[in-house]
Amino acid sequence: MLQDKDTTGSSSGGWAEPRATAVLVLQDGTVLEGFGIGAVGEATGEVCFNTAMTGYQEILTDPSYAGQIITFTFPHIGNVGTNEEDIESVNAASSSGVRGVVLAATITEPSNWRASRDLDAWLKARSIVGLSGIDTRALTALIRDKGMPNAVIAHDPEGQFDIEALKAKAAALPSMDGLDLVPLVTSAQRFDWDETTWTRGEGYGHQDGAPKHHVVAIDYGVKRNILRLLARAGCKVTVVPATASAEDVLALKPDGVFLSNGPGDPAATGEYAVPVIRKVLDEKIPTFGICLGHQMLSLAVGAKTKKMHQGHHGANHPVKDKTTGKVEITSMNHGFAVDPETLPSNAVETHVSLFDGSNCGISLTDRPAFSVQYHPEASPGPQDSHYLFDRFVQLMDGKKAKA
Ligand SMILES: NC(=O)CC[C@H](N)C(=O)O
Repeated sequence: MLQDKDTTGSSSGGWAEPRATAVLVLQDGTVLEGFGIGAVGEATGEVCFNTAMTGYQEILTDPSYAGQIITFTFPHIGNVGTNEEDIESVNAASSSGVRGVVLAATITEPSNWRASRDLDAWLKARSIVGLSGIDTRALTALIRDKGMPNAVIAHDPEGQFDIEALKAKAAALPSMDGLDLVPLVTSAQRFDWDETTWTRGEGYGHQDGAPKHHVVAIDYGVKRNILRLLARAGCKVTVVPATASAEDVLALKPDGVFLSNGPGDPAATGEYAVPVIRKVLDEKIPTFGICLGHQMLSLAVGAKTKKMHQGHHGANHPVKDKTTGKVEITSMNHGFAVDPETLPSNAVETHVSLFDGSNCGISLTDRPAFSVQYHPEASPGPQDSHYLFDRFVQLMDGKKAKA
């Protein structure tokens, strides 16, 4: 059912049923009709719901969402427009992150001093197909009942849809289970990063003074704010593509290796990433992983990952650090999880989700390596530092002190 007023310019006095200009067709044949926003055309992906109330631009530019369509549970998305700065992907290829977006309310005029473009035009420029005006609460409830469905989202200003063909297309899409999507978003070339965090009136800063440690960040779909926090913590950062070999990484003589977040099934990406990570671990190089990086560090020590029913996507996920007993409200975006039952004896579970008890972090006992499932660089709280980045620096300090 359409839930908004007639915006189609119908001359029938406004009483006619407004024509749908976008549809979301799920793999089970469910058809949701709404108003088209963003790019015109069709996109396919797995539908997940995100519960964050702010940060939609960062979410929509997170390369970890490649191959997915996001439905926001917060109804008013777009009110503060978009700007040129709050983009998380590091390269143009990463604009092919999220494929589609589903909103409850119509996008309003942007109201924010930093806004340079309204969300609708911005979505169009980034080729993201969108739909607004549906009951996103019902869609979220459906995902909670049945798991994340594959779907086709289609936007046509003329409202011409071949629903049967879209149903067939949605039903034929491959499951996210087994998909390696990192090649869609990783950087093609190595590059250096020295941008630090944002301050009002000054924007993003740049590293000043000699960096203390050299970190090689393997880019499976890295987010800018992770790189900024590494730079701010005093690291010279070299970002390498996901296809870099262990020799490429070791030739850079890193004091530490960072394993980034990224899209798709970790087990599929692990096929080429795991051998590289194992060699880095053999060299006893301090290693820190976030999200997909956490899953791949776990795979590298022999643990297994599994697909989740609905995943965790939002900014209010409580996570307990078992080493300190402290609970942190975190930002998350994952549809796979490490099975803690499969962790070997040299991997200790350090963090757990207080929503469902799922694994959210490990630390190795025989190597200077640890990782977390959540996004510390995007979690509520001070945006320019996080204790896990300090922990990584301490590991690198310790390694140097021993040498
Ligand atoms: N944010 C991420 O790195 C996501 C990791 C992985 N693609 C998952 O869905 O679980």
